[in-house]
Amino acid sequence: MKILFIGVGHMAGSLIKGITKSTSNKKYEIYINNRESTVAKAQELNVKPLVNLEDLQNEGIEVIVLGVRPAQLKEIAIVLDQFNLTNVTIVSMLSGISADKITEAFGRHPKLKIVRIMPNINADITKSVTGICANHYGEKSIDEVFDIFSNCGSVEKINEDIFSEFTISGGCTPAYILFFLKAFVDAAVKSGLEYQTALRTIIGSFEGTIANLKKSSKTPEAIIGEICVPNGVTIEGIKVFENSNLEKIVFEAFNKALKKDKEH
Ligand SMILES: NC(=O)C1=CN([C@@H]2O[C@H](COP(=O)(O)OP(=O)(O)OC[C@H]3O[C@@H](n4cnc5c(N)ncnc54)[C@H](O)[C@@H]3O)[C@@H](O)[C@H]2O)C=CC1
Ligand SMILES: O=C(O)[C@@H]1CCC=N1
Repeated sequence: MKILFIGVGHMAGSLIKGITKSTSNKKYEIYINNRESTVAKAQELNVKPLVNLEDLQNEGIEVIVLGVRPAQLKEIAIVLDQFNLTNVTIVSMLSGISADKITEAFGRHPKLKIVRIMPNINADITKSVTGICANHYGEKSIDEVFDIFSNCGSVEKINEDIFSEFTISGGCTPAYILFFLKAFVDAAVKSGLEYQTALRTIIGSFEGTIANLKKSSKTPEAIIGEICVPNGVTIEGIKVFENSNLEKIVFEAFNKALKKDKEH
């Protein structure tokens, strides 16, 4: 299957690395087109450059993955709309852009097959959690697109009406988790720990805790209770989180991002 990625920045680059890492059977032939440095990026990722989009038909591209930012959808759609896309599936990773809006941008293709995905930046190490949904015409293609992105981690079929909620939970949380992790590293360094020691220790703590939670049947609250020894030290920090209403802050952050996604 021939797949063309248009717009190869952080996210598409991560997905391509995940796919090429996992599919040793060469099931997919991957092409890329980027606004700049298409050939150099293709070499770096070990895929094929498609410098002129006019060649997409001659090359027999079956799936086009849009990896540009949402603001660039219109300029890409105008270019692609010139070609016959009847047998092509358009896959969009653009946050906040509904399948209907994508169809609208491609004015000449009212029956465009559209599959939306929402991956995260961990795709290159095959640890993305990717949401997927399709419009009516894209329903027949959803399973093949599901298979492509299964090479980057787990994939979940999600109704489009809750795609924004999935976006914040799966797409944005890596940044929020790292923000939290960094705050701990900064606190440890300010208290006197050497930076590399602090980073290694806190990453190790995150890794171990997540692995423990995944294999255990206990809830996060139950494990917190086991760590907080009565009259011990951990509870003092928990009290600060509770008194500062950390849960409310997280809720607000989630909903602010959600609102922005729904506003597109
Ligand atoms: N960064 C992330 O963690 C995630 C991003 N996404 C989505 O992925 C998309 C891309 O995000 P990033 O990779 O972070 O952005 P980015 O800015 O790193 O990459 C965008 C790429 O598109 C290229 N580009 C722009 N206009 C173009 C055009 N007309 N033709 C060809 N290439 C063009 C740019 O040169 C750049 O390499 C966004 O729509 C975003 O919503 C989705 C999930 C997670
Ligand atoms: O910040 C963004 O808009 C993208 C979507 C999900 C993660 N990054």
